[in-house]
Amino acid sequence: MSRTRPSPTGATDPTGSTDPVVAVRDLAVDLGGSRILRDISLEVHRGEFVALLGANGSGKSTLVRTLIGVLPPAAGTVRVLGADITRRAGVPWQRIGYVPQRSTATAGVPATVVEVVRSGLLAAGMLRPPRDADARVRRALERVDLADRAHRAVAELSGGQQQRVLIARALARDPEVLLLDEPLAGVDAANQASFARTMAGLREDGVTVLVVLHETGPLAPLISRALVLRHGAIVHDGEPPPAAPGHDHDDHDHLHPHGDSRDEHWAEERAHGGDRPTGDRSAIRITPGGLA
Ligand SMILES: Nc1ncnc2c1ncn2[C@@H]1O[C@H](COP(=O)(O)OP(=O)(O)OP(=O)(O)O)[C@@H](O)[C@H]1O
Repeated sequence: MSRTRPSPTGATDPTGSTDPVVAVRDLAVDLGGSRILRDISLEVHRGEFVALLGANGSGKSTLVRTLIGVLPPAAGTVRVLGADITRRAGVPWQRIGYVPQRSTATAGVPATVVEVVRSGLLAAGMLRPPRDADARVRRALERVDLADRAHRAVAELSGGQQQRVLIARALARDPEVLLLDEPLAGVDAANQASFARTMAGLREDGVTVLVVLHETGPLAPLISRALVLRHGAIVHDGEPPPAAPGHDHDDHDHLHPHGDSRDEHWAEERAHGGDRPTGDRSAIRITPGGLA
């Protein structure tokens, strides 16, 4: 099943290419002897902001981990920024940012914020960070509103702040494509609002974003396209779900349990061919200053 679509912006990469940033063809992935992803074909173009939705266990993380070369395809091809992701040597890793799920990445890390962010600059095969490392780290921390915590131990920060440190680590590379796995999970309203501001800035800069979400929450106005997975296959590729009223309010705590979110219900409805729930996307706007 091919899902080819033109670039929404006609934007080119620094080499002048209009090739898709992500191009997946007939992908299958097996884990533990079971087929987890099947018949996945999709293209993501420069500047798109794509939400990857679906119920628990539908294969969202597996797809993202395949896109960054952690999991090998059982069938099909995966190209990111023009490179075959399975041929590790040829992949431009420094142009790809990845933010893993927080719980698996920061537990027990005895390092300062600066050290963690700086580690994002160590590309494969490189022992030393680039010359402008300090400036990049500073810029990345400013982008996630953590410049004032630079020399604190990561373990002393709140969960939501630790998540923002991981985002800064990915942003220190100035990536052209950023993949994030459930960045909103368990994050309070203030940290979600900060995260949404960071993402709005990236979208304005034309960074291509693919983000795994259980609910779109404060990111709803930024999302240009939704992919919905069900049992390892794409069952919807197109219009994102409507913004849920109340998710743009600072006092909304966003701590819905997994499997019970509004967008997950919407994703399930799409999978079954049901109608969209009503909602007013026009209630939230992107303004030059961020979210309104
Ligand atoms: N290492 C593994 N071995 C066997 N099965 C696995 C492995 N990792 C994941 N799975 C299975 O693959 C399926 C997809 O898991 P995945 O984590 O990609 O789903 P998900 O959509 O990201 O779920 P969640 O929303 O709960 O994070 C699940 O059924 C899971 O149990």
